[in-house]
Amino acid sequence: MMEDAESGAAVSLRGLRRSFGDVRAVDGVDLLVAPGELVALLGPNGAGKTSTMEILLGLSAPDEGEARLFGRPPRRAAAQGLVGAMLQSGGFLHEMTGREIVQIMAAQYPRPLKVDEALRRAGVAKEARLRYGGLSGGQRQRIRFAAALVCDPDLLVLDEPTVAMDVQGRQDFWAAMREYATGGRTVLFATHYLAEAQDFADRVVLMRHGRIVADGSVAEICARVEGRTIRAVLDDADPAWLRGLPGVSAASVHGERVELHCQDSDRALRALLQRPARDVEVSAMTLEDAFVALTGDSGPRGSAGGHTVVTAAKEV
Ligand SMILES: Nc1ncnc2c1ncn2[C@@H]1O[C@H](COP(=O)(O)OP(=O)(O)OP(=O)(O)O)[C@@H](O)[C@H]1O
Repeated sequence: MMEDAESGAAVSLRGLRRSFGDVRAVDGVDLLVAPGELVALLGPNGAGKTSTMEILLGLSAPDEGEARLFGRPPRRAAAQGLVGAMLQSGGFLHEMTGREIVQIMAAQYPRPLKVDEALRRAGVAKEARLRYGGLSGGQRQRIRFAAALVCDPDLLVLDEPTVAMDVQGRQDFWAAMREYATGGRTVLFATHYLAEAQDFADRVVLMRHGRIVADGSVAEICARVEGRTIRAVLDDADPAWLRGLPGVSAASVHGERVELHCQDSDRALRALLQRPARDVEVSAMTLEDAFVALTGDSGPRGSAGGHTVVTAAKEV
């Protein structure tokens, strides 16, 4: 059964380990991604996302374990134009135009897209006439996206693809990704923007300390974290009093705004309302709440929800 799933997988990682000195960057990662899946790889800084992606692309060798893309060694899959990648490391010559860069990439593959088509899909047709070195960070990212797309790959691997893009740039990028993904192509992307994972991915893989700690849909990941969140406005909020309320597992106070993580929100709410609380809101766990609880991290900047919660990390 496992073998069948593996032979048909777009990505198959088995028992991957990779250390740098004392640091276990990747510590036993097993992952199967089926063709057509849109997978977000999440985790705090240093969780091992980039190291995992570098191994799966054949850019670095694991100490143990094996990576396969469409049943092939990663480098063979890349040479056949089956996989396009956009990584954080590596750059292009600043003197070349964006168009020249994409042309050079196209020449390396058996069945490339037309260069103009790749530039159009990446939303960078006009700027591609300019020197790469003169482009803004967001425009460079789009040239890199066109370079990843030009081999017309079945799998895209993207490490923080929208970093440095403005709001419009991000929206255009994800629209282009939707166009790419129609027709059953596969995308694996790492991001610190949880809203991007929530909006685009049908599966979320959460990493911490080189290991996968949760894997499922956004709804499934959120359901892993029990309880609800109560938000309210309260004068003279006392964190110690709030933490001691029945049903409350963690509390944070920002000025007069309080946020309570609750195992039993009904009991917590009755206790909270002994005081004149206003603007009370009870909500299910968000992806950010789950991220915090499952990784023990205070959450990335700019992520969905715009708030962080103080809570105990939960080992899984
Ligand atoms: N070439 C290297 N030499 C030494 N240590 C490394 C190297 N590459 C990664 N590491 C270490 O391995 C761990 C995992 O790093 P990695 O870049 O894979 O994490 P990440 O989840 O991608 O983090 P970020 O979100 O910050 O990009 C970190 O502790 C990092 O410092």
